[in-house]
Amino acid sequence: MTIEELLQNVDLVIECASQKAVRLIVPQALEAGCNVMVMSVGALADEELRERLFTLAKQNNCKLYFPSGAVAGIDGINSASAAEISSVTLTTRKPPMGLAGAPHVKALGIKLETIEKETLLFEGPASEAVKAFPANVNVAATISLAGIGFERTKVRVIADPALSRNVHEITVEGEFGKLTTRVENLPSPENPKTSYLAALSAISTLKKILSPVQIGT
Ligand SMILES: NC(=O)C1=CN([C@@H]2O[C@H](COP(=O)(O)OP(=O)(O)OC[C@H]3O[C@@H](n4cnc5c(N)ncnc54)[C@H](O)[C@@H]3O)[C@@H](O)[C@H]2O)C=CC1
Ligand SMILES: O=C([O-])CC(=O)C(=O)O
Repeated sequence: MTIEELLQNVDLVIECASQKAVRLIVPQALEAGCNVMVMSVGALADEELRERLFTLAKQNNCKLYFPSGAVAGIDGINSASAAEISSVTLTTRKPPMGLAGAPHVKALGIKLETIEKETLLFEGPASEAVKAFPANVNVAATISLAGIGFERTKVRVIADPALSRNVHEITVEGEFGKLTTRVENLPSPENPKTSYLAALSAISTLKKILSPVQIGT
């Protein structure tokens, strides 16, 4: 089938390809009346695209789903955002080769294979982090959407050769108090850049969509 034909025959489109694919497919899917689950959430750092997708979803009465992906704590951030949140920080640690191919690594000529100790590669707002590491910190975009946006959400990316897991730590402070989560993710069997939990979160979101019982925010 062509994409156009496909979109006439499905209820839900699951994007699990790339940020580029989000721009290409998601507007078209929403215009065709499909609900859409987005995994390459980093694409939504682009304000114009974000507004367009949210407007299209509303106009076409569709749902846009952003699973928690490779992190824990989106439920808490959702709840916290019903009141004032003062700060959100994500610290991502990965084995150096899990960051291979990232535009930031290429632009700075960072030699990942020679990193011998924990090294801070990036510190800045989520808006820049998702462009610098499009295949590594989509979670920063999900956190931004749930919390205080792409400019106020701070991100640190650390390469650590002592690690065999992808580690994401989130700290949130606000009127509710303080929240800290830390996940030590095993990489996906087929792709070390991606944590297994991210794939599981897509499955869990599918189950949540279908279930009459909704648990967690
Ligand atoms: N939200 C989150 O927490 C997480 C998001 N991700 C993101 O989810 C996406 C999928 O992750 P993986 O399965 O590990 O990636 P992957 O690289 O293993 O697989 C992506 C597949 O999509 C295909 N693809 C890419 N662009 C395409 C296009 N325009 N049209 C058709 N096919 C296309 C590729 O050829 C590849 O087969 C990635 O963008 C990744 O960065 C990954 C982990 C966590
Ligand atoms: O899977 C992970 O650990 C996180 C990831 O790649 C992403 O957010 O893009």
